[in-house]
Formats: sequence, structure tokens, C-alpha cells
Amino acid sequence: MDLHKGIEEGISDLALLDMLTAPDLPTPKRAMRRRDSDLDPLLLAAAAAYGPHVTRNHYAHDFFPALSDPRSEGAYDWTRWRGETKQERKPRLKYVSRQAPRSQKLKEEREKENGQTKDADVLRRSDNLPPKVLVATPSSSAAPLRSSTDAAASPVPAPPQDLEVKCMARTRVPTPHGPVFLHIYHNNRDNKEHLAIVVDPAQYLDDSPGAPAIRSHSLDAVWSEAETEMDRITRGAYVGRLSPSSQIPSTPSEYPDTTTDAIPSPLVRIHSECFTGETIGSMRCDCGEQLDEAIRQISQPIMLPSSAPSSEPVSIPGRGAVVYLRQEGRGIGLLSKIRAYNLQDLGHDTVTANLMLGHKADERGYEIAAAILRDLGLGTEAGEGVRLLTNNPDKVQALEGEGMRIVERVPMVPRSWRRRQHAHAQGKEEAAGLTMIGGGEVYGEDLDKYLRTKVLKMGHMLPLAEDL
Ligand SMILES: Nc1nc2c(ncn2[C@@H]2O[C@H](COP(=O)(O)OP(=O)(O)OP(=O)(O)O)[C@@H](O)[C@H]2O)c(=O)[nH]1
Repeated sequence: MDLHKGIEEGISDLALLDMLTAPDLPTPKRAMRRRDSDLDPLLLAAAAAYGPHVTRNHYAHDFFPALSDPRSEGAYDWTRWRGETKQERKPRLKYVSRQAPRSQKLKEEREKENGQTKDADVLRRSDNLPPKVLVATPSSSAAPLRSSTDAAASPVPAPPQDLEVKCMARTRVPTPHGPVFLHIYHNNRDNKEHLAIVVDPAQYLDDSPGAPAIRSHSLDAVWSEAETEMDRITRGAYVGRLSPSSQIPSTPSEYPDTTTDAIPSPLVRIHSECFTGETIGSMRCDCGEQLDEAIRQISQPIMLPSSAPSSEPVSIPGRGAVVYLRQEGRGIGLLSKIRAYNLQDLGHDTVTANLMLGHKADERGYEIAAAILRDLGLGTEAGEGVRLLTNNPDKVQALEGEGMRIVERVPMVPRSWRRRQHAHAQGKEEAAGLTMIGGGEVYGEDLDKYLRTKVLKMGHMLPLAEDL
């Protein structure tokens, strides 16, 4: 049937749809047929249901909803479009957040903290910060007391349960930098499996070099009377190197935390998860490199000054730990981080992109990290202080706020910035893509922009590459 004739004769919608989607379109203009697949009737039906402005190529692609509404800010009135001329420039797409404004989000958070919402169960909070109790106690005169009607409207939330962490299992993992002990932790605040990567190969030596072993107290504890020695060994509560011929379960009281001044405090890093940087080698950030660099630095042998002028300096195996927190994307999660990357491609920086998505620049907390360190006998008043590997001043303050004893901050200079400094000092041309012996480095425009923002906007304590 001729298409135009059919339309003039009042062909039914169904027959028209059938004709349009038939495998062989009955049109003589074969050369003009679409190059992509034939029209899908389901897709057409869905498009029709969406209304007249939606085409096959547009339906449900509403990333920039303001553009369809000429009255919205940033929208362009397409009736004025006369093709590209020198006077008329194409409009720039504008990001329109579909989240509630930040003020509303904060208000909701405040209400939640005040216990005004039904979900006051602290164990189900997704962030790691303890909920603040804003209600004044009768003895506190500074804060205004609530009226009884207020109190009735918003009941006082139960005090937060004391944070508890428990090491569920530990195992040896060989790495290019040497063996590490991977510890898996559970806690009563979030349902995430945070990790501790402990470097302490001296635990394999028959002769202890004098430093206390870095061991988890909760793991070495006996969990129940029914637990067998094999149960304990299977979850990692053993001493020395586990093998078919060496199977010695640990005992809780075996490891004192105290140390001598002769041995430097262990290096510790609190690291936040970054799937993109650590797993697929993204060069937008230096997270993968930082994790590698932290394990490398902690594994370096420690030189102890000789006790007598005539004797040789002594070297002991490197020791310390990386606490690996599941706080992807500075606590906003992978989904939001990936959206934030697209906003960064539009020209925004890592801080602004977070804010545009309704998040804070940094939503992390370090309460669980401190509890894990305490469980490992690190950073406690009675035990060893720690040398913290970081450039982030907030991290240092937050950990000190949790009672951690930080004796030194050790900076983490990105490898590519260090290489540039080295090349500059030697008067060499900078070679892009050069890798250092023992590990790769990330580099590039995206990374430089990210690192500069951390220094300039987030106060990271790192000299800029050009100042090195
Ligand atoms: N939201 C967001 N998160 C990012 C971005 N790039 C990396 N991250 C996350 O940032 C976290 C690492 O934080 P950093 O600021 O690099 O390091 P830090 O731990 O605060 O500081 P240092 O101890 O000095 O390394 C990881 O959770 C990454 O997933 C980004 O562009 N946006």
C-alpha cells in the first residue's frame, strides 16, 4: 500500500504502526532510511505515552530538565535559533540539581539528630559520626532548656550505644612490598567491613627485635568456651607463620602494648576506599598510588642507632598499619562520586561538585578508625603513639579528637610531583609517563587539578608542584 495514499484514506493508527515497524518499510526512498535499527513498537508506544515533545532519541533523557522550559534559568528559547551565526552562540548546558536544596537537607539532618523522625536507630545511620544529643541537661545553664511540649513533640533520643569493633578474621597476604596481615573488622555503627592492613613481619621471627607485636586484641580473645583451637586458627588467632607444620593458637595476654623509646612509633595511614583509583587505575586521583606508597613506606626496614659508638646500626623490619575505611568518595559513595566526576568535566572542582550534588565537601568520620587502632594497641596512652601518614589536617584533628596519640605527621607527596621536583633539580626535561622503580605513579591534568583543589580549598598540607 502506498503510505501517503493510506494516510489520506484514513488508515488506522494500528495499521500505520504496523506499516512503520514492518521489517521491510514499503517506501521507494530506500536511500533515506535510518541507518540504525528499525523502529521498535514498544519504544514508540512508550514515547507516545510521554507526550508530543518526546522522540525516540530523547525519551527519558532528562538530565537537563530546565532546557525544555524556556522560563527556567539557563534555558534557551529555541524559537530564536537561526542557525549558527557569529552573534548567536550556542547556549552552555547548565546543571540543574534534582536534589532538595542543601538547606532542606541540613534541616532534615537536624530533625533526625533531634529525634524528630521515626528513624532514630543509631545502628542504622549510614555515616560514621555519632549522633549529637542537642537537648540540654538540667545542669547545663548555657543552653536553653526545652519546654515540656517541645519534649513531647520530639522525644529525647536514646544515648548512642558505645562503639564496638571486633576483628572477625586475619590472614597473611604477600604483597610486592612484603607480607602483610589483612584484618577484617565488624562494628555496631555501620554494616560495612572496614579493614586493617598490618605490616609487622617481625612476628615471623624467632628472635623478637624488641618492638611490641601489632595484634588485634579482639581477635586474640577467646570468644566462647565452645571455640576449638582450630576455630581460633581458622579466624587468624595464631602466632608465627601458619603452615602444615606450624599451628599455634594465640593467647590474649601474650602481647604487651608497651614499647621502649629506642624504637620509633609505627607509621599509620587512615585510607578511604576509592574504587576508581585503586581498582581500575584512575588517574583522576592519587588514591591507588597513596595506598601503594603507604604500604611501601611502612614496610621499609627501620634503622636503629647503635647503642655503642663502635657497633653497627641495627635494622629491624618495618612496622605499622593502614586502616582501610569503606568511605568511598570521601563518604558520599561511588554513585555520587561518579556524578561528581561528570560535574568536574563540566569545569567544577572536586569540592564544588560535591556541594552541587547536595553533599558536604567531605562526609567522612574517623571514630571507627580510632577504635580499630585502639584494638591494635596503636595510638593509645598506654601503648604506642603513631606517626600518621597524611596531608589532611582534618584527619589529624579528628583522630586527636578521638583520643589518638599522634606523635608526628608524615606528609605524602604525590610521586609525579616528587619526580618533577627531582627532574627540576637535575635540570632535566620532564618525561611524561616515567615510572619510579618499585611502583607506578599517576599523573596528568585531571590529577593536577584535583591535587591543587585539595591544597587550595581543603587545606591539605602539601607544597604545590610549582613550589617544589
Ligand atoms: N567526592 C569525591 N571523592 C573523591 C574524589 N577523588 C577521590 N575521592 C575520594 O577521596 C577519598 C580519598 O581522600 P583524599 O582527600 O585523597 O585523601 P585524604 O585521605 O583526605 O588525605 P590524605 O591522607 O592526605 O591522602 C577516597 O574515598 C576517594 O574515593 C572526587 O573527585 N570527589
